[in-house]
Amino acid sequence: MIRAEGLRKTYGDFPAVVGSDFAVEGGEIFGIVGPNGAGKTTTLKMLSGLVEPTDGVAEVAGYDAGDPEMRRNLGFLPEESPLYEDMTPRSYLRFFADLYDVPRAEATERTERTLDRLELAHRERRLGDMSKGMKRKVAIARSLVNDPDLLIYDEPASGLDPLTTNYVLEFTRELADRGKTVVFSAHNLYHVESVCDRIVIMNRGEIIARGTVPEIREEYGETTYHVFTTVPVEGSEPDTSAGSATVEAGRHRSVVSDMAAVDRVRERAAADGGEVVDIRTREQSLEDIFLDLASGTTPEAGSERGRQQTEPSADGVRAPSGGERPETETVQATPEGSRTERDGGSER
Ligand SMILES: Nc1ncnc2c1ncn2[C@@H]1O[C@H](COP(=O)(O)OP(=O)(O)OP(=O)(O)O)[C@@H](O)[C@H]1O
Repeated sequence: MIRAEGLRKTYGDFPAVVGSDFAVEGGEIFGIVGPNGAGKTTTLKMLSGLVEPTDGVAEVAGYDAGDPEMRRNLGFLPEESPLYEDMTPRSYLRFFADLYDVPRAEATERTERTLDRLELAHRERRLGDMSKGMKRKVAIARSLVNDPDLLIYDEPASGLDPLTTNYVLEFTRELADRGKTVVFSAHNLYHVESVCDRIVIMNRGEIIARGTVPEIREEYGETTYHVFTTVPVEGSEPDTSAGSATVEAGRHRSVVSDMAAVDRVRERAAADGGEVVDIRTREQSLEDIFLDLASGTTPEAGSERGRQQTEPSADGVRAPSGGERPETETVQATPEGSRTERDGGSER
């Protein structure tokens, strides 16, 4: 559906997008993620034909981005969507349907159906008197008046409360399920993770990672094993959660990067008369991977050449990191057996 090759935009001397290559398949939800100023909006505008690329190719459904034929089949949602404050949702959407020459009956039917799906109440209220969430829903409905195959949404959930955000994201998923192609930008990785089929992460105008969320996790994320022992072993530190209602006091934690190192911790603990009482697998959250990539701490991030593990000591034991980071999955392997838990981000 979309092909971007060597897509580049400079404003004066400033390189906003330095040469992007990606493709988006029909029916896919494709996320462009990055910090402020990464080049997301510029990329979306180039795909929509609103900004002329300095160089490279932006092709949509076989047309050059910006070709009138392509624009007829596009719904664009800008990051800020000022609406005509004195209009009502109905009159506003009818106005845009007329601009697209959608027959009146068809426009009314489509508009009402979309507003039903978006659960927009107060359809005769002045837009100027509506909440931000309601206005965003109307803007989304506007992007659909011409029933386009391609939707390009710039930060669709920006500034919305969690409930409305979920609503908008679910709606986006629904659109893709109905065969539409959706490209959207976001800051919040949780949104991207829950909705997108594939993502690219941009920083300073450059794509620094790409793939499905599991692929990005696999390539750039780091898995560590937290081994809890009854005696200290070299490199371990007292378990700060020990002594709580659920965790016995006096435990020590070693953080290692592979199972061989786990075995070494086990052997050392046994040599000192102790034992391993708990092992937890911790995967970096997408948010952390993103922060590492964006801040350049993930080696070779800028060139998409993959990651390099934080260097463990010779025996694979690392000092536990000071701050606990949220994680996505915890596998507990106690001496009695093992179990896998989804814990939504905190250690148990
Ligand atoms: N019309 C313009 N003239 C000059 N510089 C611009 C223009 N539009 C964008 N830029 C610059 O290009 C860079 C990328 O901007 P862009 O809006 O694409 O980033 P973004 O990732 O969408 O950021 P945000 O998340 O803050 O919306 C920024 O440094 C921005 O200041």
